[in-house]
Order: sequence, then structure tokens, then C-alpha cells
Amino acid sequence: MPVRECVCIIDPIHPVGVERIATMHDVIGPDDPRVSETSVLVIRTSPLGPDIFGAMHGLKAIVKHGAGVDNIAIPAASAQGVMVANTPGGNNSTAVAEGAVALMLGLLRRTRDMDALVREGRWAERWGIRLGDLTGARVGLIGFGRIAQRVARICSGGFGCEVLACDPLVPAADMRAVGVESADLPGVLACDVVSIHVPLTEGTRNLVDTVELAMMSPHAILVNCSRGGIVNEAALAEALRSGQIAGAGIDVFVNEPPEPDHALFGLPNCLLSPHVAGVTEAGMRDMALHVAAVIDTVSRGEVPATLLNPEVLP
Ligand SMILES: O=C(O)C(=O)COP(=O)(O)O
Repeated sequence: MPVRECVCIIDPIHPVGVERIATMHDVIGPDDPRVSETSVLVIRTSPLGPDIFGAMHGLKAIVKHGAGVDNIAIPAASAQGVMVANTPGGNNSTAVAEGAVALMLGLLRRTRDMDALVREGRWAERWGIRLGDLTGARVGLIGFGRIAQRVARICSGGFGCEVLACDPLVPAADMRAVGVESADLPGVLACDVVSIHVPLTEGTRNLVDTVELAMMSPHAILVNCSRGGIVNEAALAEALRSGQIAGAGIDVFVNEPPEPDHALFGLPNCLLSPHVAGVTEAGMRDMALHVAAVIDTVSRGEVPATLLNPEVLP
């Protein structure tokens, strides 16, 4: 028999998911006086530290809307017997992959600059411009999970790109089977377009730093729709300033929102977005409905398929 859960939704999710959850459960916000009764917590990218468990004694599960769980103190959750599950599949990965390709195209086509030429009456300047091509470019993927695989399909199928990827967790044969060449990190960094698709862990923090940026070509662009901490932002700003690389498309930052005097803000060869790669209509609906499905699983006393801390199981 499913149990009626008290579901606290910390960050806003698509109404379709809220409605679905509310058919079975009590839905509250973080400021609700019943917050101590929370049995399931829904979170997006807000930080969730260990102090939460003191305030929520009956907590059974934390459901992450999206894939990355670097904002959640998972060891502390496990110590309290609290399950942590995410919603990585479906249209979340599709939306993030599209977001990465949008930044690639936005940089290569200099979308922001071209818009300014029209609005500012600088039409004649167009003759002096050569925009870049994604068609035929070599695309290097750091990480080869669901999102990177989708980027690979779009780039190879749609743009005829040669795609290379590095991921210690994916055998070269699996990459070859989908037409992607397995490479090491320097091999990927030598591509024309480099896109990052790994989770933020202690092993990936500052994975792309001064040394790695120096392995990129002056005509190359870097796209990051994964997590801010994977790229050293000061090193990236310097690489963009010095012409070590041609451009960067950045959706994620070490601190979100980034501080108002952030080193990347003054750089024209940098295209920025506010952690919205996954925030499309389909992506948001899908993640919200997946959140609702995970909550139903928990309420039936079952184990969610996307459980991330199986050590909590009896
Ligand atoms: O999928 C991820 O890891 C995300 O970053 C999703 O974040 P969001 O739920 O869109 O705030």
C-alpha cells in the first residue's frame, strides 16, 4: 500500500509534476510550518548540506530534479538512512545536449555579435566577418554518458563531425559501436570543439585547468554545460584573454549566480547562460514527472531505479 508522503519541494519544478505529486501526497514549500514533517525532499541545484537532517527527522528520500548531485551531502544522507535518487534520463539529457550544441553554434556563428551589428546599424561590418562551421569540425567530448552520447549523435549525424571522447568508465569498443573514437584527454583537447559532460566530483574538480587549456588550439572553442568547478574559471578567463583558445560557451559556474565582477563577464569571446541547458519545456516536464514517479516508488516502499546510495538499503 502506498503511503501518503509529505513532499517538500525546495526549488520550483514544472507544474505538471507538482500536480501529479499532489494527487497522492501533501506538497509543501521550504517555508511551510510543516517542514519538519517532510518525508521526501525535492531539490534542483540549491545546496543541501548535512544540517538538513536535524530539521527533518522523518526524511526518507531526497529526489534530485536532474542528474548532477554534487549539491547534495550524500554521505550524510546515507548515514541517516536517507535514499538519494536523481532523474537523469529522457528529455533531461536531450535538453542539455541541445543546450551544449546551441552554445557551440552560438559561438561559431557569433550570434550575440551579429545581433549587435543589426541593432546598432553596423550592417556594413559584416563583410569583414568569417563565421565558423560546426559541419566537418572535430568534436571532442570529455565524458561519454547519456548527454555526451546525445551530443555525439547530433554532431556526427547532423553535422558530419568526427567525434572523439574520453571516459575511463566507457570501453573503447562501446564508443566505436556508435561511431565515436576513444581518445585520451589530450586527444580530446586537440579537437576544434571541446564539450564537457562529466559530473563534479573530487576527481573532476579543475579537470580543465591552465595545462589542459594550453593543449587546445587557438581556433578551438570550449563548451561547459556540466558543472562550473570542472573548469578553472580564472585559467579559462586568461586563456580567452590571451587568445590561447578562440571562445567558450559556459552554462555553469563555480558559484551560482556568479559574482557581479566575474572574470568571464568582460570577455567578448565568451557566451554565457544561467544554468539553463536542461531547462526546456520537454526537459522540465520530463524531469518533474520522473520526480513524481520516484516519489510514488518510495511511497510504495520500493527502491527507485535511480537510487545513488544503495548502502542505505537493508
Ligand atoms: O541535470 C542536472 O544536473 C542539472 O543541473 C539540472 O538542474 P535543474 O534541475 O535544471 O536546476
